[in-house]
Amino acid sequence: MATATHLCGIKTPIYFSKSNRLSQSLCSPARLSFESLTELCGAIRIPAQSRGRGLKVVCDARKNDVMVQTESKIQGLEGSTNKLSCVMKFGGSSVASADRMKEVAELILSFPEENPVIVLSAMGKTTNKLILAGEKAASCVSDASEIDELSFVKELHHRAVDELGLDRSIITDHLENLERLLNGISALKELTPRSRDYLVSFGECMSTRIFAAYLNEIGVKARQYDAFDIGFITTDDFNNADILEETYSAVANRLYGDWISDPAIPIVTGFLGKGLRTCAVTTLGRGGSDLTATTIGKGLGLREIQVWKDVDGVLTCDPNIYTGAEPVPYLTFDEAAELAYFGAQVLHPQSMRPAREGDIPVRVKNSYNRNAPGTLITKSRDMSKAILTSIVLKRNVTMLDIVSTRMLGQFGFLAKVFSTFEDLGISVDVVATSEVSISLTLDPSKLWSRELIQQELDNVVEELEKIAKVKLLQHRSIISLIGNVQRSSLILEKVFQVFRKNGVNVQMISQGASKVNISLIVNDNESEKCVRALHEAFFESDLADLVYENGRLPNKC
Ligand SMILES: Nc1ncnc2c1ncn2[C@@H]1O[C@H](COP(=O)(O)OP(=O)(O)O)[C@@H](O)[C@H]1O
Ligand SMILES: N[C@@H](CC(=O)OP(=O)(O)O)C(=O)O
Repeated sequence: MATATHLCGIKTPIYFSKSNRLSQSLCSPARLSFESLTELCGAIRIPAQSRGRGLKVVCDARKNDVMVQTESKIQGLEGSTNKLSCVMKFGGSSVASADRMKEVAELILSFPEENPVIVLSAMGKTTNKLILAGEKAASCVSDASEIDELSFVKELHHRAVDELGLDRSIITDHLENLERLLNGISALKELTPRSRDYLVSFGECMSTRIFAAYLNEIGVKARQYDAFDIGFITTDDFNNADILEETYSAVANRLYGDWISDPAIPIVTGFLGKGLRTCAVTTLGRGGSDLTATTIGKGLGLREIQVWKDVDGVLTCDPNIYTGAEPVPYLTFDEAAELAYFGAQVLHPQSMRPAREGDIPVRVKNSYNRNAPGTLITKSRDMSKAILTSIVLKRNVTMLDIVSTRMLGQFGFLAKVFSTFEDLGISVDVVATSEVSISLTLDPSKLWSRELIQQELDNVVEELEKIAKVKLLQHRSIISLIGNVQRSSLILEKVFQVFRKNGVNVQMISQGASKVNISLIVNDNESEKCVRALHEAFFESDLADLVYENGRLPNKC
């Protein structure tokens, strides 16, 4: 036993089969012959009935422990019927470097009982760098090789490949095509939404190739997939495409088909799809890999969807605004969706939809602190004692006060206002109405470019001024209180106490029909102060005892 533990070093499975020879190293999962096993690890007691069959040995140096499983337990990887069990999505922060990729590989292998589908985002800040590179190419740069962001992306990926001991050829074609694309953009001096999607897709295409190659290198069979090649069919809304229904069965057929004929851990690009009509690469909106993960979870009917981030789960507020933010142990799909929609960067706004439809639990975990329990998101939870779950801030929001100048009646007036937004393709976030007036906030999050927002605003005002007086109020923030709206009196009583104490006036208030959200509009320059004060009042005072009555999540993954 000591021999095997010593040889393996970390908790990681080693696969044995009758015929394979001893592989290069025992520091990682390896396939060994039965003879080699007995020779090397003489101290391991191998069950007599296992002799001559495939064996899997899991060694845990920290526990000085070895576990032997026979072939029937490892059918999934040894060519038979074990089902894919869960999806594990790792965001850019989790795979930002070679070291991080090694840790993620170790993390995946520390769940030897799982047969996961892995979804990866681009390494670190690659997506931002690629967008900047595209914008530079479309402006003044004449030769892509002069673009710093391209050099950064090349350097980052080459370093990762070198440090993981892989061959640079696995990403050579992609880096060459990327440079060619940037030169094309530079020649045209135009970066369209379609070319931007193709441009950023290089990030996920490279991170997944590197990670799959690394797993194969350490003896864990993995297979890389580009989502746009395996059935992720989307609308043709470049930069913010929606997944279409046919995706679920197409992806399930492809991943299960391959798994059954030749089992290997699937490593899938997050964020990407293929437009139904154009057949061009599309993206699912910033942070869209979460949606890739939940789509796979629903399509394959998996047991659980895990999204691994750099925080201990969904927190009581954005930790960049208040460092005292605490993990939220349980959420419902509705709460999580509302929280994401109203600006919590931690989850993609559409990502809860497939999970809710498939009723598949989503666990938000920290890849830097894997023992933290994280947040478990399910269809329902005990709300009887819940008050407030999380505070979300959406900054730089535009608010419109629209007062009817014609006697259209409330129905006609509202219909006209909303048809204007529909015609212009603009989403509305928060709404409050009276007989002849309406106040609402516009949702800028779908747009990647600031100029477009101004142009669209001008169009909105021009259209609405045909039927109403319009006041455009910019630099506002929406503070969304996600919680139990059944207890809104208690929540609002506290909110107004806090606001009065801080001299802040609420400019609009709306209680969402979802029953989990109250939204308040304040000036941008007062909003962070409000979030901190509200956090203190709800989570760090006597009320906190009530807020936390639901208890903590047990430390279990
Ligand atoms: N309520 C919140 N809970 C947790 N994280 C939040 C919240 N609001 C904002 N964040 C930010 O979201 C980040 C995680 O989301 P994201 O960067 O998309 O993760 P990843 O790239 O790993 O998928 C955190 O680092 C944190 O700064
Ligand atoms: N790389 C894409 C998609 C994504 O989901 O990233 P992350 O998981 O790092 O938020 C983005 O930056 O938007």
